[in-house]
Order: sequence, then C-alpha cells, then structure tokens
Amino acid sequence: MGSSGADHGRGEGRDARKRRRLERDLDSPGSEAVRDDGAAAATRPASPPWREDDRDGHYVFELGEDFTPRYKILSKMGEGTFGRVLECWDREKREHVAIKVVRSINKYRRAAMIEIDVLNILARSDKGRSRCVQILRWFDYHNHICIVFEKLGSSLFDFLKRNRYHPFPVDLVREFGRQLLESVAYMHDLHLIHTDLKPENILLVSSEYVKVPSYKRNSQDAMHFRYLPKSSAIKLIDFGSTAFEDQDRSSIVTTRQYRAPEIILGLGWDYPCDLWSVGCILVELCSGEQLFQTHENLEHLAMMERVLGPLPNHMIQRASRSAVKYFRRGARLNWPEGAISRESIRAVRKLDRLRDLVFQYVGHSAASFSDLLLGLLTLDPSRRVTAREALVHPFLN
Ligand SMILES: Nc1ncnc2c1ncn2[C@@H]1O[C@H](COP(=O)(O)OP(=O)(O)OP(=O)(O)O)[C@@H](O)[C@H]1O
Repeated sequence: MGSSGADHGRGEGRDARKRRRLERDLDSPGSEAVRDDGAAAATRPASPPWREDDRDGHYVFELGEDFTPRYKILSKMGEGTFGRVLECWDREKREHVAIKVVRSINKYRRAAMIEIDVLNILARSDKGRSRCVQILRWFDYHNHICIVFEKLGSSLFDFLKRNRYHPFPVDLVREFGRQLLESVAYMHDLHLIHTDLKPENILLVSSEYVKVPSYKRNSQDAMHFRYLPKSSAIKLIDFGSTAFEDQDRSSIVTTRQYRAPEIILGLGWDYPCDLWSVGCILVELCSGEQLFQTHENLEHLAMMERVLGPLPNHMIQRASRSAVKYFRRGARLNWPEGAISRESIRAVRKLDRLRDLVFQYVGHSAASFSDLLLGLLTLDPSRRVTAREALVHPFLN
C-alpha cells in the first residue's frame, strides 16, 4: 500500500531506501464494515490461538504455523508500512498465495479497504488479463484486514539489488517499459491514478532466473555473474495510494524520487504524474541508479533542471505559497544560492543531460529510448506524453 513520501537519499545506503518512508495521512473516509472470509475465520477455532500484536500493530506469527485453518504460513515475502506479506499454502485451492496482513490500526484498515475497492475494479474490468496483481479474496482476521493475492516473484528493485545495481539490458527494459505503460494506460482508462509507481511496486510474475557471466572481472580476475529473469512478465502491485477521479489533487503523493515537478510545486496533479514516475523508473532500470537521488525539494528541482532544462515560466509563476521560496523574484530557481551544502551542489553538477546519460548506458536504440524518455519526463504535465501515446512510440515497437 502506498506510503508515498519516501525521502531516502544519497547519504543512506540503497538498502535503506525501502525503509525510510514518511507516512501519508490516510485518514480518508472508508468503510469500517469489513466482511469475514466465508465462514472460516468466524466459525472454526483459529489455529494457532490468539496472540498479542506487536506494538506497531503487526500480526505476530511463526513460520510453519496456520494462519486461519485454511492457510499455512511458509515465508515472509515482504514488509511495508501497512503490513506484512506472507507466502501461504492455501489448503482449499491447493496453491501458493501471497497474503497481505494489514496492521491492526484503524487508518491502515481504512486504507486497506480502499485498496480492496481498487483491486476489485481492476479485476472486474479485466478478468485476469491485466498486468495488475490479482486479488483472490479478502477477510478480517483478529482485527487484521488480510488481502489474498496471486503469488508473484521478486520486485524489480530487489532484482537490481541482487545484481548489485547492475543495469538490465536495454531489450529487457523495453519489455518492462511496454508492460508498465500498458498497466498504466489500463488504470487511466478506468479513471484511476496509481500515484506510487516505483521499482519496488513492479513484481516479476515468475521467480525463475538464469545466471550469466558478467564481463567485469575483479582484481583476482575471478568471473562475475549476474542474474537475469527467465521471463520478462511483470505486474503492478500496491494500489493503496491509487486516486479516484473525484479525489482531492492537492496532497503530496508519490515516493520522493519518482515525484513529478507539478507535485513539488503544489500545482495539483493528475494522470501525467504516473508517466513522470515511469520515466524515472525506466532510466533507473537501464542505469542501475535512481535518476533523482535526493530527499529535498530545492535540490530535486535543481536536479530536474540540470537533466531536463529549465522549468517553464508558467509553472514557476503558479507555484504554491510553500514552493515560491525555491525561486528568486518568482523567475528562476534559487540555485546554487539556496543549496544546503557543497555536497548538494556537487551532486547536482555531476548529473548529465538526459540524452548523454542514456547514451552512456544504452548501446543500440539509445536515440529512440531517449526520445521516449524526454516525452515521459516533460516538465510541463500538460505536454507530457500520455500512456496510450507512449505505447505507440518506436522504442516500444
Ligand atoms: N502478490 C505478491 N506476491 C509476492 N510478493 C508480494 C506480493 N505483494 C506484495 N509482495 C511483497 O511484499 C512487499 C510489500 O507489499 P506492498 O507494497 O503491497 O505493501 P505495503 O505495506 O503497501 O508497502 P509500502 O510500504 O511499500 O507501501 C512488496 O514489496 C513485495 O516484495
């Protein structure tokens, strides 16, 4: 579920980036009336007996235990702000599933109910063909909303990490990009905006991989290896921050590094904010590095200008009251004057223009790839390419 607002930066290790997340205020209205899973949890004795949650409201479990009489807990697949995801064996359907066990805290329970609504809309409209994770069912167990999902493989972020941030080959990035844009186009057609697209929320469908020799050798001349997924199929997860058409568009959304300029400037946001995130993700997949490694607004805007050119004047002039301080006389970015440190100035200066960056990492297709990226990373949201337009770009075809 989205906990948009992560501010993890250069100073912190990459592995810490999943953890440092500021929680969005999720006190939005949502039904408290939760359904019970068939009769299972309600009528049969729960096994194991009831235990106290931990102090953060997480469900406490041991591997191998039953989770309701129907499921057996096999492993912990992930943990987010909103709960833990457990790999379980479903005795009834005789299959592996992933169960998100949401923390027993009201605001997370309410957010989970919104995520269930979104998952149901996505599933109803598409009957299992979409590139969005499929919800199988949900239930309320000892005050924890539990969402049962089809089990998927690791996230693109975990895959990159496992490869020590060695980039994916461009042909694989093309495959990921096409599928990602298909899922975003599908959501936008349904008037839904994901608002928290990032490599952590894109999962490979299969866990199978191949180990291939890498060209780099270390000082002892030992051969290095890298992993490649056997299949490029991916699906989107985490619809806890998804916005409906009629929702307020002034809040801060999206994990910091994937956040569009209109959000930072307080201009309000809409469908284009997802396309900006897709642009940041594709650069990261082909370079192995986050494009905007920052956790601060002014530095973030300076990085955007360095990579993509100056912010349009009409955006600067409409900046919200809290964002005008980033500009001198309402005309140009207060940079480097407003930088908080020399290190920050250096971090901005070492960034390349987008086209140069892409040519460094991508051999063939660099020209068409950077053209697509320039469309996705257009600073002005009204001129940014839409998901449907991006899907017919030559790079993807
Ligand atoms: N269907 C699934 N199959 C396999 N693993 C999954 C599945 N769903 C989630 N996970 C794993 O669990 C992690 C947390 O899931 P998710 O992002 O939905 O939870 P969250 O609490 O909303 O997290 P966040 O704090 O990032 O918003 C994912 O990063 C992923 O590693």
